[in-house]
Amino acid sequence: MKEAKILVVDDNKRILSALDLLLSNSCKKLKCIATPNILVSELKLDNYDVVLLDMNFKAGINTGNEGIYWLNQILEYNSGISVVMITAYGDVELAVKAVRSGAVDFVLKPWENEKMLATIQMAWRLSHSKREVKKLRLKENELISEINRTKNQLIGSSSAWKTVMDLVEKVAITKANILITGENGTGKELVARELHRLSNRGQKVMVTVDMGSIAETLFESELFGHKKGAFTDAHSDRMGKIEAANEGTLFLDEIGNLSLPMQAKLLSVLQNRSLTKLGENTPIDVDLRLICATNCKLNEMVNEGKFRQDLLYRMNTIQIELPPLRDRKTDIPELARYFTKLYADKYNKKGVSISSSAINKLQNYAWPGNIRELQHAIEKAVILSKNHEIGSNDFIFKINEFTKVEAYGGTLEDMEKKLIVAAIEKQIGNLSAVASQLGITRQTLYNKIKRYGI
Ligand SMILES: Nc1ncnc2c1ncn2[C@@H]1O[C@H](COP(=O)(O)OP(=O)(O)OP(=O)(O)O)[C@@H](O)[C@H]1O
Repeated sequence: MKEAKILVVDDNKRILSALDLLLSNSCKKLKCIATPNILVSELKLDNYDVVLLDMNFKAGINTGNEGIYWLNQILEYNSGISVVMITAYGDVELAVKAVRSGAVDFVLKPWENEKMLATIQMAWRLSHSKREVKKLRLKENELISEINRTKNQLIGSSSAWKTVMDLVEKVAITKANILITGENGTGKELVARELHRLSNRGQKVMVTVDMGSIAETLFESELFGHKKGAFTDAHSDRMGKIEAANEGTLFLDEIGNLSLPMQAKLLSVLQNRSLTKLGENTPIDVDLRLICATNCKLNEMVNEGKFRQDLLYRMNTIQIELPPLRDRKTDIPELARYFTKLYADKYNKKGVSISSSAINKLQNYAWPGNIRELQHAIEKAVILSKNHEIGSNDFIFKINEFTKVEAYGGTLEDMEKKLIVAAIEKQIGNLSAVASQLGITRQTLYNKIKRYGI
């Protein structure tokens, strides 16, 4: 309470001096005024936390209505101020009316000093927490608009890409849950961000959870949150990602990695629109828009008993299939120029451009790692380039059966497996280098190694 700024408004001089005596040494600022007419102008001069307000000002009129009138004036000016009413009459009805109108408490005259101090202390704490909450809300809004400010650059004008973007625009504003499918690096996360940005939740947060990078043992607490003491390492309460996405969008990337028990829990959240934290019994309501992404064939996983069909139905009201880069080769020139400029700016190599022969070479490569692989290849070329123009020799591709798609007759999965094996051999088992070469994250690489039994 040493930090509190308190304003006392009472037309009884004896009351003012008694409160002055009681409070002046226990708070940061104390101001006593004898008329409420200057109340609001006084509030404008400082950030008061607590106002002690008499309920009756006019001699002879003690209906308390004048006190309630001034209470409303204070709250209209700043609803974060805690108002404690002082009344000489033990009129509970009147006090209740004041509390219903927004006062935090009331004190009857004559008061006990201990009780008065305890009431003011509580009122100060309340106003302090209201301010903190307001500050955090403003900060949250600021952070969200900062995240949303950078409109994602979704490059592409091929007909395959336009079909995707038309669908994105159509479904973004609906409440439908969406499943985005496509190979690694085709832009699933970027499309999810665009769906969120264009939705009516765009001003709220989109929380992303990469199911491929969370250890199985941490899934539950990561998604659902936990109460302190729920398990050995739960040293404090934790909000789960699902709750954090409340009123916004929850993006579950690599959803194919969700274990069956977790699938059951997620399904229950979607059906009941509520979740229960680990170590708690009471469910919390949540209002979510769910977007999931995967490069797995979920239908096959359903047939194999690895994925729940009822969850799949809930998730894929709308499915958006992203084309691999080799099916939208006409977008490569635009993407290549975009990434060249991006990295030329980033690495302070202004003016570096990419030649048409280089672009031609890029268009003849199969890009198993899709846009991410193209992006990394150009980043590397920009960093290493000695000239103002990146030429075709700045890109070295091993044209073999794995990369030259036209020459390969196997399934996509066979091709992916062989590519991974070839990359592991080339990088002599250095998995970070393998992930970087293939344009995927290390976690995705681990998942694939496990899946293909390499
Ligand atoms: N249309 C596009 N225009 C510009 N950049 C793109 C486009 N699509 C994807 N990218 C870039 O390619 C990279 C990979 O995209 P993203 O992470 O969205 O792919 P993903 O399909 O989610 O990959 P993964 O399956 O590995 O998680 C990102 O750096 C992204 O910015």
